[in-house]
Amino acid sequence: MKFPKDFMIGYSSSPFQFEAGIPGSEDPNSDWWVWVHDPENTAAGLVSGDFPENGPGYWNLNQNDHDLAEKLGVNTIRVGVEWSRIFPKPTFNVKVPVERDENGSIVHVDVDDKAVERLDELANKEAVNHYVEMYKDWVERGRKLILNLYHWPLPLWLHNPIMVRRMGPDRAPSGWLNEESVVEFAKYAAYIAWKMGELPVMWSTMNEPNVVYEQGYMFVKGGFPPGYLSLEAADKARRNMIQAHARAYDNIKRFSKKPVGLIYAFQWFELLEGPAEVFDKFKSSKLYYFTDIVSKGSSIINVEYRRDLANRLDWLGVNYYSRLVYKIVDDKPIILHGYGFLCTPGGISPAENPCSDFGWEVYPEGLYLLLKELYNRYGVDLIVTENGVSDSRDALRPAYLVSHVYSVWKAANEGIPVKGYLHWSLTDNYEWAQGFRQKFGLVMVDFKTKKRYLRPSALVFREIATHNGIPDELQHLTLIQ
Ligand SMILES: OC[C@@H]1[C@@H](O)[C@H](O)[C@@H](O)c2[nH]c(CCc3ccccc3)c[n+]21
Repeated sequence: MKFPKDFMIGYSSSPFQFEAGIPGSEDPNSDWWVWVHDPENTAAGLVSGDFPENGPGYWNLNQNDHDLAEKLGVNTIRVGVEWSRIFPKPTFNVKVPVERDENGSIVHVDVDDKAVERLDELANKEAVNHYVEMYKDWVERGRKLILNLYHWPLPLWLHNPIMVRRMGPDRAPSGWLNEESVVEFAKYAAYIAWKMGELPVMWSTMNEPNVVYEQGYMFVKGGFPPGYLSLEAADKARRNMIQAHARAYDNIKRFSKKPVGLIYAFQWFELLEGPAEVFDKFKSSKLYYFTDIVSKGSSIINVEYRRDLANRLDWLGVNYYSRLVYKIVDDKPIILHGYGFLCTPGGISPAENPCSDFGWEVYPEGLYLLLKELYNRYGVDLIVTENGVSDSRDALRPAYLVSHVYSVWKAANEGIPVKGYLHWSLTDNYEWAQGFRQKFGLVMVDFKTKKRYLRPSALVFREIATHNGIPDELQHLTLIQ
């Protein structure tokens, strides 16, 4: 089983989870930083009490990890830039023309050469130069880099989650709840494209915007900032993030010719029993809402076409881990516990599939079905930008890896334009509110010594990467019959 010649194979990472670890690499100027250090959050069990400054230390050890990645046959990495490192101070004073439509939506933000020059005066040049150095190190090895601009943390001057929780969003910097974030994000995006445009082969504006507004304002037990339960707030954040993506897309295009996409958290939505048409409507409103709007300009909920939001999806990053299983009762979707993300840590699902340390069911078939459905719906190039398993004993990961790579191969082999598979992740890292307890690395990290140790599945990964597919002698590992 071979992938096409220039198939991208590698891993994804994010600034907040991987960079800090060696003294001097800390970035205390973000909402996530204050959130995980907040004693009340730790006392309430919302966050783990682990700190990112004890992380893998990619900021300083990036060349070692790039060496390791090369050894494992990696040809592509998806990485990020931390907004709060680039602009630790507010950028509000750099004024740019903003156009609104009759409903007050921001339909145009015009960040021109003069504006990026002024932003350059505000930027933290040490951070900018360090990012250029880190990523040049990878690119100069003749390998590919996909650059994502936003992977959850916001600068503190834009979002102070402790103040939001204490005083409410109207009396605190409220991040995505405030539409100024749309303009500031477009300025940040334009600046990075202008400054680092030669590094990536492709851009992504955001990683999983849906997780930011769902975990921040709806499933607040997950320990995401600001932990402020409000459906109205979730809706507002979603609306602003959709506009922020589109305005960033427009402004990246002014400074770079490379494709601009979005990396999104998908699950395979499976119907166990009930009317399919009810389920399809539910799926469209729940899973495809954001991507429908930024590709087709409308969705099942916002039926009126938005020209300023449509056709802003050159490629789609698919983050896939597991499924969600439903049945429809009296026209209402009921989610079934035990399956998918609602499995028990280290348990077995009702379908007899193993579940990870995080309690996520291993369900590789879902990745194939999802890739097929996404291509039929959007018709754009797809890259699996995240897929992995929390598995400290590396007991599930070899079969998990081969089975999901098999699903990607099966889709590609049927003509679906899946251009790459990026594993989550190369090394163990800081898992947000969970801290260091979830182990997603092909490579284990001793967080005291920062030493890296290959888990057996790193060698399985190397066989797949160097073979550019699944070698015959590994096919026995696929869980899919
Ligand atoms: O949980 C593993 C990874 C995170 O470390 C990444 O930062 C994030 O992009 C990411 N997304 C998902 C799937 C969606 C999800 C997010 C948070 C919690 C549960 C599920 C899994 N992961």
